[in-house]
Amino acid sequence: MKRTIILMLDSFGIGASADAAQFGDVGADTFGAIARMCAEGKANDGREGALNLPNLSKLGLAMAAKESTGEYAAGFSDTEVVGAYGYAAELSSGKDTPSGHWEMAGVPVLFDWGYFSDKQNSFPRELTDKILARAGLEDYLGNCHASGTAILEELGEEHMRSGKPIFYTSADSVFQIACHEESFGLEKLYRLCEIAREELEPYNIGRVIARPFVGTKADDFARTGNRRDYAVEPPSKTVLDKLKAAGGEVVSVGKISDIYAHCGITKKVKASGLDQLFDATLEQIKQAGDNTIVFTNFVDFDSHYGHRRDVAGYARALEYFDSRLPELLALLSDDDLLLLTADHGCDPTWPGSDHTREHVPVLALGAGLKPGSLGKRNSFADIGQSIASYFKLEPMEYGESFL
Ligand SMILES: O=P(O)(O)O[C@H]1O[C@H](CO)[C@@H](O)[C@H]1O
Ligand SMILES: [Mn+2]
Ligand SMILES: [Mn+2]
Repeated sequence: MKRTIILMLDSFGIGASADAAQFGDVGADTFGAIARMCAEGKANDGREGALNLPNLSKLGLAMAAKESTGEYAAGFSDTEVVGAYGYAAELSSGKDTPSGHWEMAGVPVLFDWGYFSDKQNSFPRELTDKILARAGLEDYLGNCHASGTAILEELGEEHMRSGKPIFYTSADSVFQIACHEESFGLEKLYRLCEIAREELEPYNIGRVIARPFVGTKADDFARTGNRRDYAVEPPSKTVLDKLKAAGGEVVSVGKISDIYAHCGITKKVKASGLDQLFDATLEQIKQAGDNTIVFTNFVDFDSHYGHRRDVAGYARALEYFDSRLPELLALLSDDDLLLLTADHGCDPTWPGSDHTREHVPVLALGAGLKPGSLGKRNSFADIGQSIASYFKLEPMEYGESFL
């Protein structure tokens, strides 16, 4: 039986890539920085001491990170591994979520996305006028680069009083809309996002993101699991499309389906929070038959901890994830292929709140792979190419298989 399980640890980079200077990210290292802060006793909120990831280490994480940066992350050393491990550089022009995911599935983004690069007054009047007119709204708040939680503290109450949606962006190619789930309404927010998606067509923006939240005042607003991403479609067929076309199953757990604009997906499983995402992944593996990909995005690493620059939170989440890996490994047979990777970095010690341009881990187990190094992979697309080869699909245009 052939099944591929992809665990996408959103934002879990393992060291700045050679082109990091173009992004202002020389020296960024999501895993390394977390390990260092833990080893220094500076990440003891809800956990203690050195970063403890025995199961990820067994899959080759510590070794992959050492190959990426030239040194072991603090608290990690030579480990006996059971899997094949390596690190991959990104070919795509951006360090955003769709680029990382699509490239991993064999389709790097070689064109430039559009960006709203002005930190204030970020959006053209012409654009927002059209969106507001179609939605029957008079005005909006925001119009700037912002951290999604900071902007709720600043403008959430005014939004609730006035009914004006909050529009904001970041260094990514995104147009984000935050609205209160009850006072504004979830369906109304989704409809507003659909309108924005259409009006943004000429701007070449990768994603519109609905950011619903709940709460009553600045200090208790919380974003909910009803986030929705409206991505444009990948520029060509990914390995997911190819497996689907060949009659296979592609199961999306969490926001995977949104990120691929629902292309190449045969089943969508909704879940939010690390624990539920992990539970849902286990459940889908149990149900998965031959010729199936089970693909989960663990978004909390990125949205709850990386962007929030919460080192202890990120460490806690990694340790939790690691502690549950044995349950997942117990469900796999030797023929299955397990892949664990990331889509970009988001070093929680880095200035600002944006992603960081980094190598990502490529940890692979099963399908006849021998334990040991896969070395440097020149594109995340090596994963997609390996999946194509595993399922005996037509080769992808990019990437080199490590199978
Ligand atoms: O600060 P929040 O709202 O989490 O937004 C972050 O999440 C977006 C999608 O990954 C990024 O573009 C960044 O802006
Ligand atoms: Mn991401
Ligand atoms: Mn992000």
